[in-house]
Amino acid sequence: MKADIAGGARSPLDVLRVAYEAPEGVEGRLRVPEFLTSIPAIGATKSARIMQDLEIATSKRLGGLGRLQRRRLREFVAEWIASHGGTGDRLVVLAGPTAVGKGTVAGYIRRHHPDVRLSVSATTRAPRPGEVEGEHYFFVDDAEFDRMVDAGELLEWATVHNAYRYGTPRRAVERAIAAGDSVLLEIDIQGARSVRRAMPEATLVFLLPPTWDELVRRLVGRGTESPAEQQRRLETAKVELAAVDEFDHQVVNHDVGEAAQKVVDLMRPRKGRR
Ligand SMILES: Nc1ncnc2c1ncn2[C@@H]1O[C@H](COP(=O)(O)OP(=O)(O)OP(=O)(O)O)[C@@H](O)[C@H]1O
Ligand SMILES: Nc1nc2c(ncn2[C@@H]2O[C@H](COP(=O)(O)O)[C@@H](O)[C@H]2O)c(=O)[nH]1
Repeated sequence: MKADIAGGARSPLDVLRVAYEAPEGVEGRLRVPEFLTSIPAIGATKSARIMQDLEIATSKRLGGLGRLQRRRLREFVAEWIASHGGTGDRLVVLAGPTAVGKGTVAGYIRRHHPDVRLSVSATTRAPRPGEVEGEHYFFVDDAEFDRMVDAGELLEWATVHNAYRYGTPRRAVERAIAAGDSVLLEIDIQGARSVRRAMPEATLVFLLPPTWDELVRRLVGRGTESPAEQQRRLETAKVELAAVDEFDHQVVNHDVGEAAQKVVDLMRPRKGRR
């Protein structure tokens, strides 16, 4: 969870200034990783990478940094704020293994947080009963999907579960961000990696099951896959769970409402509406 240090009322640069002026004060005693992860869109993974780049040990406190380290950290933070323009917490990717509850959590957010825009993906799979064109997916055939890929209309796309292709329409995401809205992408792990490459400022959230057995129970209990397909997905899930450290934040899906709230908390409020 983000500490209310830099992401709250005070800017990260203010926190640094106070810490450097008063090394014995609250800010000065703050460890650098805690400070970095308090900045919206910087999670534990990004923080570790940044500290490595800045050559600062993880045990260091803000007040205990040497002169050069202070300057490097300050310059980094100033650049981060300038270059990310605050979009990182407005583009949030929710990914995780099969049946962990991504769709359920995203659906909860759709119903309870109308200020968050959910990206509507294109897919080559057929609609399931109750699914609405343009609301759950844009259902397209292979030729149309090929056209979208060739025309560069997709921010990312992937063949999911070795079956159908799914992709995120680029324009809707870019427009929403430009309009100051928060956008949530509920996509698979390959897609999350592609978004990271295309938009490194995006915030990546990994949804975890409470336990492996619970994941199996959810997949089997959902009853939408054959036993053979369930087995195949569980093999993939083992590999996917190992990707958790690539993500900025991890949210355990014990309870749908609580997990949804944690995801929404990572997103910047839409102008004046939350
Ligand atoms: N917190 C929860 N507690 C109990 N059951 C849950 C919870 N979240 C989701 N489920 C159930 O787990 C099953 C899988 O959820 P869901 O279909 O949302 O997963 P998913 O991650 O979108 O899966 P996939 O990637 O395979 O499409 C569903 O039956 C859903 O009702
Ligand atoms: N890489 C992408 N993955 C996506 C996208 N939209 C959905 N998905 C993922 O596909 C699976 C299966 O979804 P389902 O609705 O057929 O059950 C699930 O893991 C989604 O997260 C996308 O645009 N890109």
